[in-house]
Amino acid sequence: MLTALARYGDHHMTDVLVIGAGPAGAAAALRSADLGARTALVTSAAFGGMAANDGPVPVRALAHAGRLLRDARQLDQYGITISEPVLDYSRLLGRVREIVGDVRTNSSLRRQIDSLGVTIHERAGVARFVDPNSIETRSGLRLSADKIIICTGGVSRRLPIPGFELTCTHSDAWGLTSVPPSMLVVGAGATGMQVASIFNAFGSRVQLFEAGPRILATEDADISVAAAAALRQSGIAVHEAFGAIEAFEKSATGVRMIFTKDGCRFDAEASLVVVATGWAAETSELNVAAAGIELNQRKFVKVDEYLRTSAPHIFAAGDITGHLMLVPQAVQGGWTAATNAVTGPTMPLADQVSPMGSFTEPEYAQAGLTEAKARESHDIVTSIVHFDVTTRTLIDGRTFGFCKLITDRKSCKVIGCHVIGERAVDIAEVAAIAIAAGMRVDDLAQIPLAYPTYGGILARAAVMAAGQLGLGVGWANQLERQSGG
Ligand SMILES: Cc1cc2nc3c(=O)[nH]c(=O)nc-3n(C[C@H](O)[C@H](O)[C@H](O)COP(=O)(O)OP(=O)(O)OC[C@H]3O[C@@H](n4cnc5c(N)ncnc54)[C@H](O)[C@@H]3O)c2cc1C
Ligand SMILES: NC(=O)c1ccc[n+]([C@@H]2O[C@H](COP(=O)([O-])OP(=O)(O)OC[C@H]3O[C@@H](n4cnc5c(N)ncnc54)[C@H](O)[C@@H]3O)[C@@H](O)[C@H]2O)c1
Repeated sequence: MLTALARYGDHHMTDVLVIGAGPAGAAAALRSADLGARTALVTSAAFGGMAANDGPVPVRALAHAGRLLRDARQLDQYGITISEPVLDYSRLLGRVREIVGDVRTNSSLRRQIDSLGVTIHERAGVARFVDPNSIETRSGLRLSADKIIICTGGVSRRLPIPGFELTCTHSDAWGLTSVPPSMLVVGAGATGMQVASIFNAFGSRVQLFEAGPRILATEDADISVAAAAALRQSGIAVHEAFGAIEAFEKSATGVRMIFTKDGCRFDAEASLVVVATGWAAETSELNVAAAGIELNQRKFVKVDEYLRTSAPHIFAAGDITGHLMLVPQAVQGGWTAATNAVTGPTMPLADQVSPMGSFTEPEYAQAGLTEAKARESHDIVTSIVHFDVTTRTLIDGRTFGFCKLITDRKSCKVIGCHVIGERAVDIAEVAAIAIAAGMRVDDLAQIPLAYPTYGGILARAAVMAAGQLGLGVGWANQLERQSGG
């Protein structure tokens, strides 16, 4: 460290510099300071990153509004009469800002980071490497460190298509003054599905265009099929394998998308086009070449199992690495990278069950292997419980959906769970705990989960699987007869 201090003279020199204050960067700074390293955190925008300011927190606040509209329409079914709900989009955005502020104010991560004495340079402008140990931000701040951890996240992927500048991303939702009458959503992964579902609930006429053969391609195939059917049922026009986009152009009422399929030309038009065709690493501004950092084939920062880049003193974590792009994984990555940066590369990134899902309409979620993946390496049984026969869903009037449990025939362990419908994420998370614990399906079946609950649906799927495997589940057999859940 002394050598480095001498080398960098008067400008800010520290042990560890973390670039980017999203979940990965915040976790990295906290861990680094906790291990006793003098730590600085620099970020171009506000603390919390995309996660707190532009991604999960505000988008889920919009989704919650969509859910409230849906629930309001159900009131009549339960004998409650109100007039048709009307959305005031500007007021909703005010509420979203309030929520983002509340989440930020209550961030325990920020409090801990502050209490450990991390120097935070917030809204410092975009940082770029000027040499392997130094960065300079657009605001002119220059910082140097012995070790650097890159946590700069990603950006919505841009398509090299004429007229692309006429399109929007999910981030443009914050600048709208009203709900657009119509919308084309291009790309049906988690982001596209959220945008389509939310704005459909708000009253836009939505068309969803997916280049691949099915929407939600990383979900179990049965979930994709059920989700597409549900979206269509709710009024969204879903176009899978729609062809290739040729151009976007201005139209009288908004934007026209021109696309081709099988040699024929088609077009679709809406007041707004939202493109959600993937999340890419933003490395062009960082000038990674100046630090000797290589990118992988997908153009994300290349890291080894210790999250070390090709420059041994520089680590990376979160979306910038192209690993599973979710908040818990970003936090885990930041923590691991900082541990290795401070104590030496000894801790490989843990491979864990990663439950994931989305608060869309319908909600969907997964934990563990999809059926197709499981079949590649296991002899499996699948058990499916449909929501139109389970007690809690009947009570709540939410009878669309199913829970599919995948069990390894040899070990009788639960290895996958896929759910679509009300509280899908909550159900899959219980399954994730069972998978992480290496639990046998007959043991899962016999846990007396509360009745009538959504978690109980999982127990019922476990009873069914145990039956298929010829395993006794004692008292729990009654669950099958009692519409468990
Ligand atoms: C619409 C949407 C919804 C999502 N919903 C969920 C969800 O419900 N659950 C979930 O788990 N995940 C969700 N995700 C994914 C999740 O938000 C990301 O995986 C997570 O934010 C990644 O964290 P990160 O720290 O790597 O990057 P980010 O959160 O993107 O933070 C990166 C930070 O680096 C800063 N930065 C960038 N470049 C520079 C630079 N050159 N110099 C200085 N600072 C820089 C940025 O300003 C930002 O503060 C969602 C993503 C999207 C797009
Ligand atoms: N859990 C959540 O709620 C949530 C929400 C949003 C994003 N995320 C995470 O962020 C990451 C990025 O998600 P995403 O949805 O932005 O990207 P994605 O890569 O998951 O999905 C992009 C979709 O666009 C399609 N596509 C690609 N090129 C296309 C083209 N030219 N025309 C039409 N379709 C095209 C792809 O086939 C794919 O289905 C994911 O890892 C996801 O887990 C999570």
